[in-house]
Amino acid sequence: MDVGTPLGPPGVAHVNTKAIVQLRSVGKTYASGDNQVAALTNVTLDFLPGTFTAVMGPSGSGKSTLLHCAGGLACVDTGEVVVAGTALNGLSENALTRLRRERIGFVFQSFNLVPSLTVWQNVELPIRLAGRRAPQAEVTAVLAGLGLTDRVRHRPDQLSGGQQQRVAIARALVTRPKVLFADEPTGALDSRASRDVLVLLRNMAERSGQTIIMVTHDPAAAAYAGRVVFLGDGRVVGELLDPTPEAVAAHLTQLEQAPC
Ligand SMILES: Nc1ncnc2c1ncn2[C@@H]1O[C@H](COP(=O)(O)OP(=O)(O)OP(=O)(O)O)[C@@H](O)[C@H]1O
Repeated sequence: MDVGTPLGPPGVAHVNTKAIVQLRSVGKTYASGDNQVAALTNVTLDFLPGTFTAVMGPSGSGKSTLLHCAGGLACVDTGEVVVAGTALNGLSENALTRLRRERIGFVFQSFNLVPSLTVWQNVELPIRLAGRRAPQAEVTAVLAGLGLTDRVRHRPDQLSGGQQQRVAIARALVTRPKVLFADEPTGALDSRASRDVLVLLRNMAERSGQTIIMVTHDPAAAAYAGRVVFLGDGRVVGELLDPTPEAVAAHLTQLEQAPC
């Protein structure tokens, strides 16, 4: 069985200045009643342009927090996040919003489409929200790339789950972001629609040089990525390159059985 290529000792990530997303010694703590929950502790990771990375780990291990901190949706308490050469620490809310709008795309498990708008209108929405007129050719191209040309006048409730997720991806891509963050993008899809979305994400990284960072619980989904980063208790506890579903599942099982 091919168990993938393990990288270095757990928790030790090397520094790469070409990275499009960099996390340096990131820590994030939440207040929970009288207690503090350390959601991320000393996380150092690099994500290179044109790579597709899956983030995995047991429930509560900090996956969504990592995505939110790396995507500027949440502030870190300690350490630093740099996206496309811009350090997020200390950016004003306006500058952060602009950076998210221009450099970053987000896709979530719940597609978050606007039900009253057509496919076309949903996809052009981020450009309109930025106060610009959506270039017709741009919207046409991104919809064609996602196989949605014959659905442009449909509303979300007239589409399958897989089609709705493709619209959400088209909407995230229309601004040509450097990085796409996807939180469980296939969580609500059946296996065939999941495969279509995952192949699409992989192709986007390989052919368009987009950087994709995806949280998933599913070893089969993670195996579409070129690299899997494992979190445990808010720390990086391992990585695999060229993962197979079996290698990912074995790694996860190990993590879940690890003594505390
Ligand atoms: N807003 C919040 N307030 C308090 N604690 C939080 C908050 N968000 C997350 N946490 C806690 O931080 C830790 C990490 O949560 P996070 O959602 O990042 O984990 P996860 O790995 O994405 O979990 P899951 O796989 O269940 O979605 C958990 O202990 C969680 O309870």
